[in-house]
Amino acid sequence: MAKINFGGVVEDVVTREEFPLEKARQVLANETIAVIGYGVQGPGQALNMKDNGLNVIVGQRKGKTYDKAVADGWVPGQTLFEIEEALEKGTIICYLLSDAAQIEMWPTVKKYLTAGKSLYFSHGFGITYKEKTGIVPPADVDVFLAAPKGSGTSLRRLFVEGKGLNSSFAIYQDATGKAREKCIAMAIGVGSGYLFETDFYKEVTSDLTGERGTLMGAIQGIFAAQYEVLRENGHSPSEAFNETVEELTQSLMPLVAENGMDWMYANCSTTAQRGALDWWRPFKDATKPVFAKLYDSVKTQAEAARSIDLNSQADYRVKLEAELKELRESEMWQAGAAVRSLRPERN
Ligand SMILES: NC(=O)C1=CN([C@@H]2O[C@H](COP(=O)(O)OP(=O)(O)OC[C@H]3O[C@@H](n4cnc5c(N)ncnc54)[C@H](O)[C@@H]3O)[C@@H](O)[C@H]2O)C=CC1
Ligand SMILES: CC(=O)[C@](C)(O)C(=O)O
Ligand SMILES: [Mg+2]
Ligand SMILES: [Mg+2]
Repeated sequence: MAKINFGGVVEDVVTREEFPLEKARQVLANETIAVIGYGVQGPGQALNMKDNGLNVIVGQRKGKTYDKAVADGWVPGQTLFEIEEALEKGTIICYLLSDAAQIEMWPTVKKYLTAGKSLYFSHGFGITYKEKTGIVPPADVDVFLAAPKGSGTSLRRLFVEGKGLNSSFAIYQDATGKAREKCIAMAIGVGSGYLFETDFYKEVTSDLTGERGTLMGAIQGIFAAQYEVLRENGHSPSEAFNETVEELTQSLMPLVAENGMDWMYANCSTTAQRGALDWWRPFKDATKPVFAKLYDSVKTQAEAARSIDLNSQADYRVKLEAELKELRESEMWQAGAAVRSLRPERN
């Protein structure tokens, strides 16, 4: 474990230096890794593990997603199976169905979790909220998670570019005495850059907060707020969109990713630096109460309950798509589509 100073707090981090891919291959050499679910994380993790030389099969119910797996090169009857056949063959079961679907499928999955097998998650949801999900693994299996801190789509794209996302990892149950090394090996195998340790509760509560907050929900909220104020004051859609989203994603956020917020500021005008340094605190003061309310809703399990209730409904995808369509068809994101079409690389 490398000791890394995170702003004055020293944390243990697993890097690929002390746990190289070859070691992961050795640890997993006798495993059949069954990726159950080929939605977003499934493809990214399964393809990366296959390219990393691990023995991977996919379990996916028939339909559009199954067809996608075939198109990705998984071979029916050889590396692609219906879910129960994959569960039978797998020695490490990667439970990558949607969190709501994991509840419905659990009685089936549990039947195939025989002694010594491993149950792998990429989210602490199912285990942490076991009173709601019913997901209680048998005592004689290993249970652990590796949670890529990003979309499965990015996990695969970065892997193909020779890069990787960071992942958290956690051990919930170690029946064999080898859960930790298998978990870390899996995290390296799916394409993680470095690993930070957590537990199932902290993973799910931080993740539910992040996706409702700065990673997805709050971002849309502040984009919409600024866009509307600019439009209400007579700015054109293109000017409002460029000043709210396009400049951030194309110019400034990549600078933050490269070398931090102060460096991005320093690469802007002194006029902008003065203003940003004057205004970030009022925005923090205005939004911190909302983040506190969000975290409370996560902590009281209200967010988990809402997610389970709504995403367990038969038409959950139809309803999600209807709300995504509303976003897509909003003036701001319609203006965005036009701006994206004008990007120089598109010509
Ligand atoms: N989407 C992402 O990039 C990330 C997801 N995760 C976690 O990874 C796990 C998988 O997430 P996603 O790939 O987003 O899942 P998803 O929502 O894309 O669903 C995965 C698969 O579940 C299948 N499925 C849905 N309902 C089913 C049912 N009733 N019976 C059988 N199969 C069903 C679908 O066919 C789909 O292929 C979840 O625990 C999630 O929290 C973690 C990090 C990022
Ligand atoms: C991509 C990711 O990490 C999320 C936002 O937590 C998720 O997709 O659940
Ligand atoms: Mg996440
Ligand atoms: Mg999440």
